[in-house]
Amino acid sequence: MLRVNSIEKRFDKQDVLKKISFSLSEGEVLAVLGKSGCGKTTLLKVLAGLESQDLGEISWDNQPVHQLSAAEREMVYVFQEPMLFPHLNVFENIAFGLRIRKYSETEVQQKVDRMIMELALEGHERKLPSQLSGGQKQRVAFGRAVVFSPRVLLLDEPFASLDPQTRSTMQQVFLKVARDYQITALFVTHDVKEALVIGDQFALMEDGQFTVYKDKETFVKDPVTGVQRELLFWKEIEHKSIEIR
Ligand SMILES: Nc1ncnc2c1ncn2[C@@H]1O[C@H](COP(=O)(O)OP(=O)(O)OP(=O)(O)O)[C@@H](O)[C@H]1O
Repeated sequence: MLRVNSIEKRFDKQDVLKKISFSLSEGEVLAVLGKSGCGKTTLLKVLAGLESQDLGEISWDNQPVHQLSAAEREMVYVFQEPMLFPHLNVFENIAFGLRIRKYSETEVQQKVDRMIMELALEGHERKLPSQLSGGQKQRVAFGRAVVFSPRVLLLDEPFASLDPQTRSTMQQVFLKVARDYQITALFVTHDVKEALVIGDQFALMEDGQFTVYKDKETFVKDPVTGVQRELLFWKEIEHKSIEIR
């Protein structure tokens, strides 16, 4: 289990993370809804070990991890824009984390082949990133992060730059892989519908503060999240388009 206890972070005179606490069980996905500038990226970077907190503790299965380096923590940050090695093909990009961890060639083949199948990337194994579409690149970035079974995946609006249809396909791909690989993840998004589709647990981040909801219903009904308002808006649009037809 991931436990985050009273994390605080200040840049200059700005309190960006204000006593953030939550826990996340193995195999669960916590969807974090937050507007631009609320501190989402800073939180993910602190968890990944790419940025240090000023105060607070992070532990995994009751062992503190906040003093470990990013590599030792095994909490992997997936960027909004897929960051692939341009000179490596799809297979080798996905294999990268396995090779640096010295997995045998047989294991690399098995694990990468399975991941390529899960992500429906068969036939693209030998392509370079420059030869892929945006959605395919994001699949490769995602596969590379998941293939060596990190403790926690930290996803920073991973589908924000995709068109709506590709985004919706990627959400389904994520759900399937999350189930098959028992992924534990923090999934940050500013998209209400995406949060509802992706999450097992739900949180709202606002101005450096973090609220975890006890269930989906409470998250939807809290006027502060704006979820119900947005869902009503979409329902009205749907009715109007039916009337027009
Ligand atoms: N290295 C830094 N130095 C100074 N201020 C920073 C630094 N990184 C972030 N901030 C500030 O902290 C606040 C939160 O930034 P952060 O990138 O975490 O926001 P965010 O919620 O991820 O926003 P977005 O969705 O727009 O990326 C912002 O006001 C930003 O200016």
